[in-house]
Amino acid sequence: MRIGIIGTGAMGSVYAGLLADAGHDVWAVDLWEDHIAAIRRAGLRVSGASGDRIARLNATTDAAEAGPVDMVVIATKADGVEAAARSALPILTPDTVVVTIQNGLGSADRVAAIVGADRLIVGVVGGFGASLPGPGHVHHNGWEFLYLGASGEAAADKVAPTAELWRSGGFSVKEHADIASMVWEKFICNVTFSGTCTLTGMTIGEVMANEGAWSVATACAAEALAVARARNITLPITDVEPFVRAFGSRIPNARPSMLLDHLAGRRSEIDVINGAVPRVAAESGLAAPVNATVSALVRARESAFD
Ligand SMILES: NC(=O)C1=CN([C@@H]2O[C@H](COP(=O)(O)OP(=O)(O)OC[C@H]3O[C@@H](n4cnc5c(N)ncnc54)[C@H](OP(=O)(O)O)[C@@H]3O)[C@@H](O)[C@H]2O)C=CC1
Ligand SMILES: CC(C)(CO)C(=O)C(=O)O
Repeated sequence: MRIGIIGTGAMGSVYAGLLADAGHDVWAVDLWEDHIAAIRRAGLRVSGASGDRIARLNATTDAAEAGPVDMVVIATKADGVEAAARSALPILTPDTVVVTIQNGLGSADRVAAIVGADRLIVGVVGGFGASLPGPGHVHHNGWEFLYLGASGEAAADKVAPTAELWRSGGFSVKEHADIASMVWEKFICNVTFSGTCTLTGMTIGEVMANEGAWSVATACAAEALAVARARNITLPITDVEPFVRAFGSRIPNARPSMLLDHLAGRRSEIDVINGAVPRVAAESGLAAPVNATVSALVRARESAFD
């Protein structure tokens, strides 16, 4: 299959490298010129949980260069999805499936408005802990799951073939019929760890082992779960603490991408993760003071980045 990955940062590079290694004709598209030049020159090194390999693939800073593709994957951060979706328009055919994979709330709606809900599959990934040690090299600590679900009824028949395509790259894929449940299950995990790890500088395991940090993290999670319940979102969670502890226990050494952004002096996805909780809570007449405080503090640190 011909595949365009728009945003080949940490996660997009894992997708691009493993799908290319499975024999697909993959185009990596990113704004980071040194990374693209390195992939063109020497291939993309993917190291970590999936092994250590050099994948050979095409790379460009201009999506249009890829030509028509069967699948586009939008793998930017949340604030980049609209520009990425617009840049993909020239390479879409009537049959192209678009998969958008971001943490937090709201990205899928913004992508659907540009490419159309009838071709859009929403993805949620967990347990990867991916980062870029340098241009042309991605490392990932795990590759636990990729959930896929149709953004609208019309895309429902595209989920199974898209899942098969990802499985060919070795990804562990689960097809979901209820995307609200799928997105919120991961959202609650991010809300638990993203803000707390970022403010403390701790790994996921260190937050779980620290009484004070864990009390803040689980209070963030409890607020998000209360909002999900108020919105009648079905979740496989009875007790929030054991649920988020089980998630964190699988990747204790990981630093959430929000913390990695802070360490690199980049603005994070705080507005769509902890910052989204008070916003959606208010729609249901609820308050989320712990997430409001955590996100205010994260934003305060980010104000020094400009
Ligand atoms: N890293 C991880 O382990 C995990 C990440 N996630 C989620 O996955 C998503 C992606 O995260 P991650 O891979 O870490 O992010 P990165 O910041 O590492 O990668 C995003 C890349 O997209 C590029 N980009 C932005 N806009 C465009 C555009 N219009 N066209 C082409 N490229 C563009 C960025 O370039 P530039 O930097 O120049 O803007 C950057 O290289 C996020 O929502 C994150 O929360 C989920 C699970 C785990
Ligand atoms: C919580 C974690 C580490 C799990 O994949 C993640 O989603 C992130 O890095 O943003």
